[in-house]
Amino acid sequence: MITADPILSVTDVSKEFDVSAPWLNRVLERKPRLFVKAVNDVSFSIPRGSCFSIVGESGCGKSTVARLVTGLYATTSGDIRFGAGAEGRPVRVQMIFQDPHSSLNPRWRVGDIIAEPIREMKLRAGEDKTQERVEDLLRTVGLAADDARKFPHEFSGGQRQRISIARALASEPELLVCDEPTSALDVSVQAQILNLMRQLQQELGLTYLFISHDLSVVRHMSDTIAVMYLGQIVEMAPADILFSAPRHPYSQLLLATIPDIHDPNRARALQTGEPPSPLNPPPGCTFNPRCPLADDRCRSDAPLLRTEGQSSVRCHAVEEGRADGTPAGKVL
Ligand SMILES: Nc1ncnc2c1ncn2[C@@H]1O[C@H](COP(=O)(O)OP(=O)(O)OP(=O)(O)O)[C@@H](O)[C@H]1O
Repeated sequence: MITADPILSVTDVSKEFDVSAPWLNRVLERKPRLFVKAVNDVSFSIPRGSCFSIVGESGCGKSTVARLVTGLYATTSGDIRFGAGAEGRPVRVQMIFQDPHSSLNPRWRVGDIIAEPIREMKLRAGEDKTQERVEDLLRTVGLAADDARKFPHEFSGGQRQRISIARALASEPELLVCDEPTSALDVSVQAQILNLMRQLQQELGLTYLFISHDLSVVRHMSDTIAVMYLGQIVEMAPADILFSAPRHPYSQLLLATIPDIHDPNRARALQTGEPPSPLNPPPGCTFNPRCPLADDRCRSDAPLLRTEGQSSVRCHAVEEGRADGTPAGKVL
């Protein structure tokens, strides 16, 4: 059940990485220090029990947001707060990664991989109870209790992702941060894992922060979708609204590049233009070099994220009423 109380509130969060050359080279070659603004003033909140997804091309800052939320990175500025109220309260957060092969210790039996957080957090009293819990978790993710004795290499990619999910669930999280959890899998296996994740969300009342470069993956998972471009959220809306009436030209481009089984050439024809480098973003709206609606204002002034009804959009053309009705096929 989705409740109004947010499990996570991210406010004006930015993250810069120092990508300067080593100090001595900089001095000798008179090079300035260089910073990449991977995440630029991002704000969103996730109601408990819902799925919030972030989509965008490689390099837009999605994974950095996931790592900031899980505490793997510290923010450069802004605030990340768990739970409701001014103080917030501890929320158990777990992360599921893209590649289950590298996130599971190959030398450990699956039972020990899943039992580790249970033992570490002393969530069950006694080894018998821990084993029982491991077997329950394996069954919960669609594997057999006997699988506890096997090693990760004895499983397929999809099964390994099920093991990662069981391991993540072992510490009884409330919020699961899923960074491209199905991107390494075949399309049919992808659908099975997404179905499992949806089912688990309902049964266990989980909240998801779901990261993907592929809008079609998040379509049936998400309550709300944020589209990111070069470190910023450019559109944020309930999933059904984003799919039926995307407003930002970049959201329209992403939607148009979802492969169409009736017209397989369409996606390829539209996939022109590369995102600019976050090391040297263009002035004005960062999407302007790829945008068919860009005018002089877009090339000089950065647009703000403006909220209207249930959606927020960062675009001068939308604000000025120049974007409405732009057919997705016209974008690049
Ligand atoms: N540890 C780091 N040090 C320096 N730059 C980084 C670091 N992590 C990310 N970046 C840079 O920050 C930007 C955003 O990267 P991020 O990995 O968050 O994007 P992404 O949308 O998740 O892409 P991908 O799907 O390829 O991981 C990129 O330009 C990337 O090169």
